[in-house]
Formats: sequence, C-alpha cells, structure tokens
Amino acid sequence: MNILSVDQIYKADKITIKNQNIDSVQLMERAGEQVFDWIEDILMGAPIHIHVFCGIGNNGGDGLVVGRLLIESDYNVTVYVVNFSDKRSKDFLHNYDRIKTDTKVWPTLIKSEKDFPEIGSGDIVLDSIFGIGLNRSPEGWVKKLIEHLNKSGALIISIDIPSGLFANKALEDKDAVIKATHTLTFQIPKLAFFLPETGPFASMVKTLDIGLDQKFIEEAEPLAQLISQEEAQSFYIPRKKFGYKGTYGHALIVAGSYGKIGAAVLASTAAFRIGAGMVTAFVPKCGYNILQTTLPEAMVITDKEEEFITEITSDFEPTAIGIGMGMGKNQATVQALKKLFKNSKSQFVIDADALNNISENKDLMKLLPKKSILTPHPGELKRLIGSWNDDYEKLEKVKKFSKKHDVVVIVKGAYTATVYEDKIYINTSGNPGMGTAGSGDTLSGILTGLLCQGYDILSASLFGVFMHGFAGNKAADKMGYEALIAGDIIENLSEAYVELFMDPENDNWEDDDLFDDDWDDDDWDDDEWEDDFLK
Ligand SMILES: NC(=O)C1=CN([C@@H]2O[C@H](COP(=O)(O)OP(=O)(O)OC[C@H]3O[C@@H](n4cnc5c(N)ncnc54)[C@H](O)[C@@H]3O)[C@@H](O)[C@H]2O)[C@@H](O)CC1
Ligand SMILES: Nc1ncnc2c1ncn2[C@@H]1O[C@H](COP(=O)(O)OP(=O)(O)O)[C@@H](O)[C@H]1O
Ligand SMILES: [K+]
Repeated sequence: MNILSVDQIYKADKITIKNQNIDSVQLMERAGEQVFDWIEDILMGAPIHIHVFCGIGNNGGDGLVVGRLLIESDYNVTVYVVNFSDKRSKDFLHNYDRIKTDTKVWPTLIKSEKDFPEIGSGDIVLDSIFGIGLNRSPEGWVKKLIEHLNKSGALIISIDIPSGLFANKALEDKDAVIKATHTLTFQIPKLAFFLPETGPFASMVKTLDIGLDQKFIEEAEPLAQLISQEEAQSFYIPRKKFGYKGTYGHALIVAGSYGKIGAAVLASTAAFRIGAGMVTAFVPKCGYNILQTTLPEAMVITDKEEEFITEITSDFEPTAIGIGMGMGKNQATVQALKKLFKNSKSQFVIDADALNNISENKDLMKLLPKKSILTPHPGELKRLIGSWNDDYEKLEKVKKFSKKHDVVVIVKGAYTATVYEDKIYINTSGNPGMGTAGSGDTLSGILTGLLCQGYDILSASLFGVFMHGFAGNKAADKMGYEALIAGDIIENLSEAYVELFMDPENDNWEDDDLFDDDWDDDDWDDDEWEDDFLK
C-alpha cells in the first residue's frame, strides 16, 4: 500500500472528482458517511455524549457531515465550530448551511477560551479541527482547546489525522496535537502515523475507503510503501520438490563472546527455522559445548581464542554470513572483521557489534561489503550515521548512507523502516512484546537464512522483517506481550509460514491490540463500553 504526500492526496482528490464525475461536496459526503458508519457500528445507538469539533476547512466540513448524520440518527450530539479564521472553505460552508437547514440544530461557535465546553471523561470527542491542510502548529486559544480535549479523558476519534499533526513533516509543538484514541483516515495512510515521534498521536489507525482513484494511488511515486501480509506473500519463494539441503544454502553465523553465546544460538536457530539448508555457527571456544548441545542441527567452528573472536575462517564459502550479534568490540575482533570483509565473497547481514565496530573504525567502514543488509536499532543507527533532529531527517540520512555504500538499511523498531537507495518500506507486523533481548539476533538469523535460500537483498529484508513480526504476533496471541521472549519468535516462525497465505485480514496493521474482537461483539452494551474503553 502506498503512502502518499499531502500534495499527492490533494491530487488524488481532484482526479477522483474528475474521473468519477462527482463534485467535491459529494466526496465529502462519502467521507463523512464512512466515518458515521464506523461510529454507528460501534455505538449502535448508545446514548453517549458525542462532541464534534469542526475547524473551518474541509476537515471541518467532514465533521459537519458526520455531525448531521449523527443528529439525524438521534445520537446525543453537540457540534462546535472552532472559529479560528473567517476564511471558511466552500464545502465547509455548504455543509454548515446544510446542518442548520436539515437538522435545525445550529453549531456552537468557539471563538476563545471562555467558549470551551466541559467534556466528561465518558464522552466521545470527534476531532475534525485540522486535517492535512495544517500549515503551522496551532497556537493561542486553539492550542489551548487541543490541550483541553487531551486532558478531558474522553475517547478521541480523529478524522483523517489528529489535529495539529503534519501528515509528512516533523512535529513543531507536541503540546498542540490531539492525542487520538482512534484515527479514521481517508484511504491513504499518512507517513506521520508510522514514525516514532509522531505515530503515538495517531494510535489505532483505520483507513476508510472513500473511493479515491485507485489507478492514481497505485501509480504515484510513494513517500513510502507499507508492507503487510499481502505484500509479504508476493516475496515468498516456494520450496522445490526436488530441493535438498544444498539448494537452500549454507549460512555462517559469526556471533557471540563470553557471556553472549546466546546471541549465536538465537541467530543460528532462526536461520534454520526460516529455512536455510545448513547453518554453521562461528563462535569463540567457550561457545562450543553450548551450541552443540542447544542446537544439534548446527555445525560449529570455534575461534582459537576462548572468549572472543579473533580470526574468522571456514572451509566452505558460505552463501550468506550473519555477523556481529553479541560479538563485542575487542581490537582483535575488529581486525578479524577487516580481513573477512576484504576476502569474503558471501552476502552479509551486519548487526549489533559489527555495526558498532564499523561506526568506530573508518577503515572498516571503507571495507563495508556492497549489497549487504545492515540491521541497526536506533542507538546503533545514531553511531553509524550521526544524530538527527527528527524522524524525517533521519530517513533522509539513511537514504544517503544506503546510496553511498550500496547497502540495505533496516531501521528497527515499531514499524521497522527498510531503506534501499531512495525507497522506504514500512513493516506493519510486530508488537511491543518484541522489545525483548535477543529479538534483534533472531531477525539477523532470519535474514541470513533467507539470503541462503536465494532471496535477493531487498526481498529478504522486506520478507524477513515481516515474518519476524508476524511470528512475534503469533507468539503474542498465545502468551501476551510481557511474557514473550526472543525464542518464542523463533518457535512461531512455523506458524507464521503456515498462516502466511491465510486470510490477510487477520493480521492487518489496522487491527491493533485486543480491540477488534470487542468491536465486533454482537451483544454490545453500555456497561461493556464503559469497562473496556473509557477507563
Ligand atoms: N483528499 C481527500 O481525500 C479528502 C479530503 N477531505 C478532507 O479535507 C481535509 C483537508 O482540507 P483543507 O485542505 O481544507 O484543510 P484543513 O481542513 O486541514 O484546514 C486547513 C485550514 O486551516 C488553516 N490553517 C492551517 N493551519 C492552521 C493553524 N495552525 N492555525 C490556524 N489555521 C490554520 C488553513 O489555512 C486552512 O484554511 C482532509 O484532511 C480531509 O479531512 C474530505 O473532505 C474528502 C476527501
Ligand atoms: N514495539 C515494537 N513493535 C514491533 N516490533 C518491535 C517493537 N519493539 C521491538 N521490536 C522489534 O524487535 C527487534 C529488537 O531488536 P534489537 O533492539 O536489536 O534487540 P536485541 O539487540 O536485544 O536483539 C527489532 O526487530 C524490532 O523491530
Ligand atoms: K482532524
């Protein structure tokens, strides 16, 4: 799914209106109806007080449509116009007139702080103050209104985007942004929803199909692409009937030091479970017994040194090498890396201390093998590319690094971003339970195992990151977030493969947390609403 810029979204709007021979008021009505239907599905007539806050642009216009439909369905609604300017948009004015004529209810004007209504913590706020037309951070009493709504404790449903958030630009004032409980976005997800600084304002995003021109959306050059189950399916390479272990490659996992041999175990096991034909672990001597006992399927080569790696040798040419996990930063290890990068013809997945060593040694950076996959978490990334002011600058710096060194960079976290040259791909699987030691080692093993099976560096990255998160989701389904440990991700790779081609709806990025099961509950009642959502 393509993530488009604000300019492209306006363009999609125009093209839709032209191609479908409708006017912008009809498109607004469609958008408003979609939001109304979503609310209606959940509330089913519950008499909860809904406060609709409308700005004076088209986002406000959407709010007026929803307000009108709610009033007509006898909900307990108050509609407000947040009157920060007299420059009301044409379609806002159309719907302003319509709500008055159709419902005989006049919206309440808010012109200053003294007009702020009281909001109960059990109420619902519909936020349609600003949409993608926001051009600067809200200030003065409008900012105060946003703070007032955030403090209310009410459930806040933002229309299209939380007001005060820019769709594809950095945050200016974090206090002037609505903290939405739900964001109902029109068809095209906004980049801000997936970045660590701005994503938390949106939470629980749902895309509503308002029938925008599909051809335009698909053919536009996206800001980024979302990788969900459907995309992951397209990367999958089926096993061959006459395949044998040699067909699926030989992975070399170079990892571990005294006290961190577990990293080698996790990565090697993950490489096997994702489907590598053979896996050899290269570890310091102290790792030998551990590896041979915990993972009898793996072969083991040991360094001559007891506690860390000093010289990496093997009597075969690995298909892919996963390197760095728990490896430490001993000078001898740095020398070993230099030698390996100079001499090896294998493909590399470079992680953890291998990345840290590269960041600290310019010589090593120069030897960085082209077409490698790098998997930094935010701390490792900072050491690699230097610091950044905001997420957008970070992504630009990563693109530059990727192009300069001809490598794929996987920026790990919630919504892991994979960057290759100028392109950004955002992963949608995974959950907070995966913030646990060894989770990254597991990913490195998965990526190495995929390279072994013939996936190219980009598809190995996108498929591997997805499968890692997908397996993490399978694990979390059974054990919850807190109890999940890295080994559980590996154990659930089998289920991830088995379910890869099952109903994609089941693992949509939009269906976050425990929420959707409850939403669909047929015997909904007010008490349940209170218990589940308004605490
Ligand atoms: N493109 C689409 O797919 C559709 C968009 N629609 C809605 O239209 C919205 C965009 O509407 P608009 O372009 O009118 O923009 P907005 O409704 O976001 O409003 C922007 C208005 O506020 C002003 N403004 C911006 N930042 C301000 C600030 N900090 N303080 C005070 N005033 C400020 C602008 O000058 C403009 O007048 C979308 O977010 C969406 O909700 C829907 O009506 C239908 C379809
Ligand atoms: N909140 C989250 N949502 C989704 N994935 C997450 C989340 N937190 C962590 N992860 C994933 O878990 C992994 C953690 O990697 P890393 O920090 O390198 O762990 P370690 O070094 O302990 O192995 C990454 O793949 C990351 O994307
Ligand atoms: K909004």
